[in-house]
Amino acid sequence: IRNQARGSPKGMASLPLIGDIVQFLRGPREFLLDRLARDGDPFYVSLLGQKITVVNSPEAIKFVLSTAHSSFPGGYTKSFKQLLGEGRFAKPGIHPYNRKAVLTALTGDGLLNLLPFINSLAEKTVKSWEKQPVVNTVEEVSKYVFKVAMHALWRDVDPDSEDMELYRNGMALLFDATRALRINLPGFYFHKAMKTRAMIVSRIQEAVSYRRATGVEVDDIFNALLSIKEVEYTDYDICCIMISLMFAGSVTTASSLPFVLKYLHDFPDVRQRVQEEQESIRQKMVEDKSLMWFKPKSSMPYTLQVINEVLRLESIVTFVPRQANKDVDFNGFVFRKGSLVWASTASVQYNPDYFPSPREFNPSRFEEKPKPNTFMVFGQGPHLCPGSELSITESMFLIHHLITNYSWERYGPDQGVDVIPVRKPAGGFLVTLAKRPVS
Ligand code: HEM
Repeated sequence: IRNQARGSPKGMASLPLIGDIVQFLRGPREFLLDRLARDGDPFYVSLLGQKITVVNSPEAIKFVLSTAHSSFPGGYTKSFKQLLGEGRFAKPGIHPYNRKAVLTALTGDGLLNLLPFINSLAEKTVKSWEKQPVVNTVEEVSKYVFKVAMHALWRDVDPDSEDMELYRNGMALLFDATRALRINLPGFYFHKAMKTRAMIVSRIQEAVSYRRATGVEVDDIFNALLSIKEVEYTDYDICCIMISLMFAGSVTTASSLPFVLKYLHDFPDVRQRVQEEQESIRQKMVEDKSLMWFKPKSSMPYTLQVINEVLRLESIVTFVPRQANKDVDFNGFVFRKGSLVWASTASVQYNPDYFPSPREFNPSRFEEKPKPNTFMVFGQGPHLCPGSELSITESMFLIHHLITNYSWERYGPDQGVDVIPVRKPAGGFLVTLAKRPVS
């Protein structure tokens, strides 16, 4: 009570060094939701000796990520930064330029330019599944999503090359190693990841040198970064930024899209409606290959509701980490300088005041627009995900080609969900495909 009176959040640091890590690793989302129910908002958690303030309301999250964002930079772990770009994408001063390069490529006309590639890759991808007796959707979707991201980022890498797989597996290893002991010595997993990182950096470095020396123009984000005149990027800056983009563009949708396929499998009535919607534009997709008519937010309204509901329910990015760079007052509550703050977006997406019966899968809830700042699966404020439209678009095109041509059945028992390092259907969500008669 004394803590509450002083405006401090509740929440006991359990064991001094280990803290809440064991419960956290069993499932970050459920852990945070349980603590919210137990301790109220905001609350503290203690992880490996670090005390973290977790905020859970739309107002507090908006304050941390948007209104007072300059007082809350960073917040990602040392391992995360060291492995995945050293925070150079979001570095103050250069962040707006980096962000503009990405937004130009991934929204508006930039996104339209990517559509023919995405469409044909989606078609080719699902066709290749037909030959497989059992499809590991998690693995296959990961390949698809990575190829799409690389087409936008670093177009020289041939989608069917060994290099593409090398980078994709490399990214998975780097992400996995963010939770390993940060010991860069032979024999440790972190060391293995750092060696992989060094290999990827040297490959990007070679490409930087080549592009700088030849002045070759490629219509990709890599080129857009090299063309920024206002900032003098070192080659190493570019390598770091490219790594963070290769990571951001792949891991997230590679997790959300297999879930969409799983929910469509588990809810036949929803699948039926998506199928009808996709059948209704089948002709248009075939006849108007320019795809200039496509708009991620309106061309497939029910499919969008399904994707949004999966993103809400799975809340792949459970929280967004930040760190206060000074004492910051929010309605009488003080975030102390240096303190770690997690904006728990999943708490809002599971709040029954904003999403009634939050644990139910109900895409139709998105017939109406969610209240402002309640649907934050892509974050909020100046770091709001610039890849959200690409993610939705690539999901839609894969769903289109799959659902208009095939039905799919789970192979073997439901294996539940993996929660670490990111939520995804466990066991790969294996399916068998059957060709559907053209209607
Ligand atoms: C389901 C898919 C995705 C989800 C849930 C997601 C989620 C997020 C979230 C929550 C953030 C905010 C992070 C923060 O504020 O610290 C973010 C940032 C970012 N995302 Fe995504 N993302 C997805 C897909 C993508 C894709 C496909 C790309 C690019 C190809 C991408 C690129 C980025 C980048 C570059 C940032 C950093 C933005 C900045 O700092 O200005 N994301 N994403």
